[in-house]
Amino acid sequence: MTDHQDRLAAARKSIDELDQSIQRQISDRARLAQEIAIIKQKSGDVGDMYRPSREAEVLRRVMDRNEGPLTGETMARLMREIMSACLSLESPLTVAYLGPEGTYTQGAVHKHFGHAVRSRPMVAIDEIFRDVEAGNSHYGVVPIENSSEGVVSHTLDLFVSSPLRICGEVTLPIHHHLLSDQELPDGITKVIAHPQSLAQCRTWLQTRLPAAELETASSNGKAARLVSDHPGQGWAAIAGRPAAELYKLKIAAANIEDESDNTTRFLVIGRQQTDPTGDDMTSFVCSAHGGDQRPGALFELLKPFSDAGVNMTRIESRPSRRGNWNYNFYIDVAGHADEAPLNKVLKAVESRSDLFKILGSYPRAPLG
Ligand SMILES: O=C(O)C(=O)C[C@]1(C(=O)O)C=C[C@@H](O)C=C1
Repeated sequence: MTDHQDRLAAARKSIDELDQSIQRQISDRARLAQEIAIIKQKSGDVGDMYRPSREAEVLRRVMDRNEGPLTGETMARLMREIMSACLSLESPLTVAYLGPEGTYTQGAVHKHFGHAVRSRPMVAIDEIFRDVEAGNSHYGVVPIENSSEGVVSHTLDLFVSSPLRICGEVTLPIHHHLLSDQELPDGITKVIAHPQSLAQCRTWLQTRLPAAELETASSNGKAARLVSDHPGQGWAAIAGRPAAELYKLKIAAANIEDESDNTTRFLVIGRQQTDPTGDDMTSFVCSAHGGDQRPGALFELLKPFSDAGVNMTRIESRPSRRGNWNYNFYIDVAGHADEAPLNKVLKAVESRSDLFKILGSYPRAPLG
């Protein structure tokens, strides 16, 4: 054997030994998760084996102590899958998302929960709410805002009347590809996609395919399925890589989004109230006493935040449907609603509001 072959064989032997030890330790970890499940059952704590706050803490710790050469994010993703597999031993989770398979929302499900969950595709966002409310799925994942297109207002409206709470957030960098049965974009006559995706690729489409007909679909997964069902017609869909693999389409043009840091934020909805983790967000909806046309009404409503120095990261207004020119404000703030100073600030806002509802306190997305 040459020196090169000796060194290769020795390094592989060391890897084999490490793999064996990693595998043994993962099995030990899984046994501990089973033990935790029994402890939860014995204490009558069976409602939810899934603990978003504990998972966020575990993932943050993995990233904090990471010393390379793998990135903290990569390490956390590996741990994400290990935890997902451990949880599936405790109680397999079912998560509803905006289908069909291959949508970005399914990508968000896997990023947040790992691949050991059962994901249930729904045809519309309100069906996701209904599926979780009816108890068919434990959790749901819904898109809430995109960095270039803004808020998904339909999702916001559904929160007002739903008993569900927000128990997590997921951010997903969105890369749009032009998927077709042909290798190149030349000669594409029709592009099908969700309206938000068409909007996010507007400049690319105008420049590269100015003559193509643009058709909307209820999801990018559905658009990809349509294109796959009609080969040889010069049709293309805008969707992500998983949809290309699932529907056996070619990437005729990659990364066609106008903004390269295009990101979508999704919310995890369920019945669970999550514990504080030290890095949390709270979302709530409110409306000003006596309507918001009163001069200074919005300022008065939000003054307790600036008085307490609490950071507001988002405010959206939506027609309240309680008469013309009356608005609900959807607000995200840093902190947990059970902890100071936010608990006091929220009480002060509630006393100034006609409508006030906390939609949930949840760990800030642990994975970037
Ligand atoms: O700590 C728990 O409560 C567990 O059930 C264990 C565990 C894990 O694998 O670390 C599994 C699932 C929960 O969502 C959180 C953590």
